[in-house]
Amino acid sequence: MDGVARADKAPSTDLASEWRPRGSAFVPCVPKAGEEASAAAAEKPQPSRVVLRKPLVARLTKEIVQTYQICNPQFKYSEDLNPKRFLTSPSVGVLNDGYDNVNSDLILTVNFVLNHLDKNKRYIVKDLLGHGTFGQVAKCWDSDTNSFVAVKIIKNQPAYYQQALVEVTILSTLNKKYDPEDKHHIVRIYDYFVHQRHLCICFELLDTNLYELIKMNHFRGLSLGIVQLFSKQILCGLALLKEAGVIHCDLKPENILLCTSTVKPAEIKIIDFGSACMENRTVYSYIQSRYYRSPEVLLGYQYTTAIDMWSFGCIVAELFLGLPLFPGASEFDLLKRMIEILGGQPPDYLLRDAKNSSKFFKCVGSLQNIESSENSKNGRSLYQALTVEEYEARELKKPAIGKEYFNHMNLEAIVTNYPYRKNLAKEDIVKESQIRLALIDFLKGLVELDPSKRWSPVQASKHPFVTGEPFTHPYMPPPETPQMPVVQNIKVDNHPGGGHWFAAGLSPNVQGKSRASLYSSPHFQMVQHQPANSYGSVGSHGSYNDSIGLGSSYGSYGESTNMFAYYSPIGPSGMNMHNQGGMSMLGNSPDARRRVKYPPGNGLGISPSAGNFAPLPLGASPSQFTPPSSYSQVSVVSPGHFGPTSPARGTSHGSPLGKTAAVSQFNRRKNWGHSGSPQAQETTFSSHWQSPYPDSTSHTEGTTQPLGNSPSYLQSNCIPVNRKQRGSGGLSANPNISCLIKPGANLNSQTELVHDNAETGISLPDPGDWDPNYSDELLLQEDGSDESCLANEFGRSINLGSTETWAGFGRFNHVSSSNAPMTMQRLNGPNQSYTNVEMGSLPTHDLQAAYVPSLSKQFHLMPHILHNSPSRFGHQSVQRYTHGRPPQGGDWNQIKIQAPSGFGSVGPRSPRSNSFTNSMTWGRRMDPQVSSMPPTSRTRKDYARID
Ligand SMILES: Nc1ncnc2c1ncn2[C@@H]1O[C@H](COP(=O)(O)OP(=O)(O)OP(=O)(O)O)[C@@H](O)[C@H]1O
Repeated sequence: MDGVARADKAPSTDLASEWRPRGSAFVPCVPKAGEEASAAAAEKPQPSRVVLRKPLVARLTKEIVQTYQICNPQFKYSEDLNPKRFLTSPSVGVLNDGYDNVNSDLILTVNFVLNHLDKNKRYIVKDLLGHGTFGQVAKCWDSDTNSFVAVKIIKNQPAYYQQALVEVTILSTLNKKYDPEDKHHIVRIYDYFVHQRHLCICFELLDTNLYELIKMNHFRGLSLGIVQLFSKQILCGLALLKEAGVIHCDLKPENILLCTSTVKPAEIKIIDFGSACMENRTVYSYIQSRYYRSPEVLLGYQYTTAIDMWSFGCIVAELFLGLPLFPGASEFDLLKRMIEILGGQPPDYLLRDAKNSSKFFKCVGSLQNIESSENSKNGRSLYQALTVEEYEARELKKPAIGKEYFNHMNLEAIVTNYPYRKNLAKEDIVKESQIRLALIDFLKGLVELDPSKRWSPVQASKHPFVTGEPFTHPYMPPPETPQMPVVQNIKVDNHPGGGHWFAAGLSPNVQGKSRASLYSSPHFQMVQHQPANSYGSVGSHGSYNDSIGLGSSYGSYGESTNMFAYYSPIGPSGMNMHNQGGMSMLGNSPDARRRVKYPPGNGLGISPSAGNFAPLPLGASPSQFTPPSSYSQVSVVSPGHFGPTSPARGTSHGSPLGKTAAVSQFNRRKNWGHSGSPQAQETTFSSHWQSPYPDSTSHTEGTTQPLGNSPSYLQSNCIPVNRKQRGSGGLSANPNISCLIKPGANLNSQTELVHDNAETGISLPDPGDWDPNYSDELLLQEDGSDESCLANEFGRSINLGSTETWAGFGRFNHVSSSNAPMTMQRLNGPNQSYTNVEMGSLPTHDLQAAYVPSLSKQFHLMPHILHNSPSRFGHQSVQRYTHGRPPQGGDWNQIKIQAPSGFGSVGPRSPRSNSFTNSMTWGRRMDPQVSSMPPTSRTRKDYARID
């Protein structure tokens, strides 16, 4: 040991003795002789010079300007010299002094600045988010709020401009008045202004839409947990719309967007209120995207918020199936699919009164029976759907029939047999099969062919599929207080000058917004008008006008101090009003069929819709649209699409411009080209109604004397449709989405959400095969040449008499709506107050807190979420797609689920038996849409509880 120790120690001693610092290395520098001159300088420590060179890539990219300046000290950076990156296509400026392309779209480039002059605000365009019928949606930087927003830049055409104002009006009212706390999954509107004759609407920035989400998931359905979560949120939005009396009219997966929040990845919002209208002022009959079009709209019957519930049902089914439930290639195909899949047909009362019934149905009862509805009382319909051959014989053209994507042709079988995801444990399959039964029952209440029996949002929101309660027996919705439309709907074909807007009961006076600059648009002109007790002249609409060829005229509408004029190339006012206060506004049509008397004294805000032209509290319950007093009389000349004298007879689709595509979005909404009906009759009745809401703003009673006519079985010709672009311009890289669709992704750190890996080699359906092809863009383009003819007629500054400031545009600056009927609002939502300045900032909710409870409550609905298993689908069921590939069903867990006895039978879904009365006329109903539940004749079984 000693030897070892010594041996260890010896070398170190040697080393220590060997190594010493060299004196020269650490010796202070002493100036030598002759260096004194620099001694003073040497006393100061010399800074060491370190040259840090940035990487070449940095010097050539983010520091390129400095690099240029090193090369050439004279170099000065100027943004103008940057090459432009165009976002709009085509990018050639041919209209509006070169600002607009041939489609009347503003030509956008990256860093293009949209100026809101009034507020001295700049929105810097950064990217294009999507585009649709109305224009482009750009992602913009709002430097005031340091946040991104989405700005919808409306095409520079009067009709688009004005219809977009409807969107502004409805949405701002929904936000401000009905959902100040942003709890109802409706997109927030922040601002709007005009830039280079384009109306720009600024929204909160959202993410990918649900169509894109399904597409990213390879058209496989989403997990039931997600379907349920989304359903709940959409219902929350729809409940708000119903409360406000607003019909969205274009609900589809593309118009439901994920929120950008990373905290709450599964929050969605409803967008695109550009087609929306008030329930009591339904204007267009050609609405909704085809796959999501309700039977009553398809058949040309009066419609209500129930049409959104139909669309919602289609969306829920599509979220689950990954493919549309009714991918009709034509309206005939659509109806055929509805009948097959749902195992029934629209009720006789609807078929009797709908104007397009004869296009799709033949009558198999005697005339007497039809009048007395005798057969239908016996449970057998008086109408039978046409076969393809019969349709062809009648319409002289073959109906387009699309592919069948499902092996089964009824709802129960489609849902029940939809492939389960691979590797699912048997007990999970059993669990999911039970949830599927709840889903089937849920869907049946939504895609109910009888609109009077279709569930309302509140009713649907209490369904076990949504609440997560165990599903034990078919759901019986609680009765709902009926809400009666107050005033008569006015039907309008197309109105390039704004008739649709007025007819929709909308005032341009968005509450509280200074609109002077907005109406500097050439699309408007105002003339001064003496205040009167009652006034209003709605004119110059082809639909109402019998005087084709009489030249142009101006229509007008008024407020208490101003009269707004718009130009119509058609002729004198076709719809006019008498003011019993002494001002005659009678038009010159020989075909006045309706006369509504306005009582003297309080006729403010008279509109053709027996509503008002006065600034309307849009989005309010119908009661708010009560005419100031009970009676109104309007002379409606040639009620548009029904009347034999409608100019629509000679032109395509009623366009007052005599063109098919006077304004494209209206063609989308309305495609009739039928001749007038000699059967249009005047029907007058009174209805007594009561708002179900207790608050003072919406609770009003009144008696209305509505207008109505009942066109019988008018033929309708669809505009040939062109392909419509779906979704946004590109896929988002938002991590939220991957969370939704990637295996293993978690929601709220505890639930795995969706799906399996894409299986390679599977033949997927070409989305083009089943795109809802109604549309628009091409039709509008046809009208490009006309766009300026109206615009030129309008003058500049219009004072709309706005008095308030736009204080309410913020998201949370109002007290919560006290009468919201929904109980499923998010929990723990913060009550924030935003000022105008804050409007642009993005929502910052306590998202986790809001979601966890709702999710945890429904865990039994999400077996695969709970069990953290990869997905419902190991493979896509190739057999559903007919692309020549053999079925690969062998990979799937196919189990047969036995429904509880009586569950799947096609029978009355609900004991509610209320239907419209026989005397009901088009656009009007006498009875409430939903009544309390009378006793059912059907014995209900007590189904065993499913755990
Ligand atoms: N707030 C938003 N945030 C992010 N993207 C948006 C937003 N609003 C719209 N978009 C994108 O722009 C697309 C078109 O928007 P929108 O549906 O409002 O336009 P539109 O012209 O009314 O379309 P449509 O032809 O369906 O009527 C949407 O599908 C969506 O992808």
